[in-house]
Amino acid sequence: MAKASRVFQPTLFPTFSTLHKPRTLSNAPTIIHKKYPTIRCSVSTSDSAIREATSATQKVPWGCDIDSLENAAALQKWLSDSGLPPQKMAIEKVEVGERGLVALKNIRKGEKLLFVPPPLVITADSEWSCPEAGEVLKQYSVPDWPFLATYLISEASLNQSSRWSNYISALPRQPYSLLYWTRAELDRYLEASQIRKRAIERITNVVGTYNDLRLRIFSKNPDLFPEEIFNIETFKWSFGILFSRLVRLPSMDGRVALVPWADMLNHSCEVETFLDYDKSTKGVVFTTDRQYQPGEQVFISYGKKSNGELLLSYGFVPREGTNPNDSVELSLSLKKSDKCYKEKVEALQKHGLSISQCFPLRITGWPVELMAYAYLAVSPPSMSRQFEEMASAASNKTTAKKDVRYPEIEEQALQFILDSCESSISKYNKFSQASGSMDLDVTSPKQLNRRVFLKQLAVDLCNSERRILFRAQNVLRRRLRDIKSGELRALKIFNGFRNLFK
Ligand SMILES: C[S@@+](CC[C@H](N)C(=O)[O-])C[C@H]1O[C@@H](n2cnc3c(N)ncnc32)[C@H](O)[C@@H]1O
Repeated sequence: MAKASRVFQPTLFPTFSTLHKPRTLSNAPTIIHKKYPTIRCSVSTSDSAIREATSATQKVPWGCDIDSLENAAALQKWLSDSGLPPQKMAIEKVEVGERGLVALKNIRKGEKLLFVPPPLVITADSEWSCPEAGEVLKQYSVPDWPFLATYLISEASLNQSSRWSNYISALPRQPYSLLYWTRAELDRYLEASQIRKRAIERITNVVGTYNDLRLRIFSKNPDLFPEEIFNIETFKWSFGILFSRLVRLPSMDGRVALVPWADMLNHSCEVETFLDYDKSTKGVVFTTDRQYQPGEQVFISYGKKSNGELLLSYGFVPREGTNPNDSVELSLSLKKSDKCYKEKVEALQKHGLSISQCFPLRITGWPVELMAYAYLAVSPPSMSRQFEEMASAASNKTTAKKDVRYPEIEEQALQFILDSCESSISKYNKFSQASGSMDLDVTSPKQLNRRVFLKQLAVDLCNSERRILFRAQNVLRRRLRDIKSGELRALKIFNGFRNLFK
């Protein structure tokens, strides 16, 4: 399977505000008013939506507990009755990921598994149980992500009348995702990590998308999209499901899809196999990159993601040191006191960068863009003619000359990165110390479980991100020592020559 066939890799969905207007309103389909069954769910207004999205933890009235096997068994039966061929795996309780697919027989390395046929795959082309609702969304050219989020809610609310009811019943009622962390929890537990900012942006994006849909479409078609059903709580759920289960299928023209059964596979950082559509067998498959014995859990890869990104979309953090793709975002900023502050800001802005910029540090090193940004940040006024070149190299433009070097300011640039690293490490250290005494204000056992769980995730993320920063700190200190000792040696040689000539 091609490496590009990375799955479970939700890129941020396009903001709905850039959507086209309805093609022509006169083309509007005749709406046959079809009432949804009444369900109890919170009703949100736009003003309070963002507050609700980051404070309420209400559950939707469909789906199941995250570890329910009963619903999973019903799903398995429905899938095989609906055309899923006999499987070499079954859904079971597992140690990693609550429920997962476990080998029933010996599975060879290089074997194709799953074969989920297209009629059992949910895409933007799937039929709606309420076709009028789908027609309205198509008229407004709603992009795939909000389209599928709305589809999922629409089908879920129809209970048994939806052909996906067995699938939806086996989905978690509250997926593990940072979408379900309150603002206070994000601030408290992820204070040191840049993932906190990414989570806030994502929540804001989900709320913005929901508000756009509500203003432009739902409020104009209240019979098709009643607010008791299509509200911020249900959207938080459906986006949580999409973030943790949607796959991109390269061999299906890169379409995004929910693939029942395949989405019971958990992620392992040690595995490099991805889901894709197999044209020869006409099904969604993956090819194993190792053998499995009966009883062993079978894994796939959700993509080359850092621990922070896995927490953001899937709500888990792999064990420390097990993720070769782990990275931490290091934030670098121009100093306001810089004599050339204005010129540098202009150069950065010209290349789409800002005064404060994040770069990924890996255990194996950092990108050349980070070094270019550091050169710019420390360069003196006498180098103003190079600002442009530095800013261009710091940008992610592929055309830019990347590996720029300015030996005369290398030491200052490395020191600048080291200072940023150390300031970041001290934030993690502060969190690490504070986390020991956190949660003493818990008032109920349920709250205790949640808090202990979130705190554990945060501590795991903190440890893995700090580990990368420590490694960078060591490398930077060594390089600086080498530069200094090189300078000292050069000075000694120079003095030696001077004494000789004296
Ligand atoms: C695509 S679903 C996999 C099936 C899921 N375990 C279930 O029972 O519905 C993705 C979710 O599985 C869990 N998961 C997957 N891989 C995991 C791992 N390596 N460690 C912990 N949880 C994992 C997370 O809750 C994630 O959001």
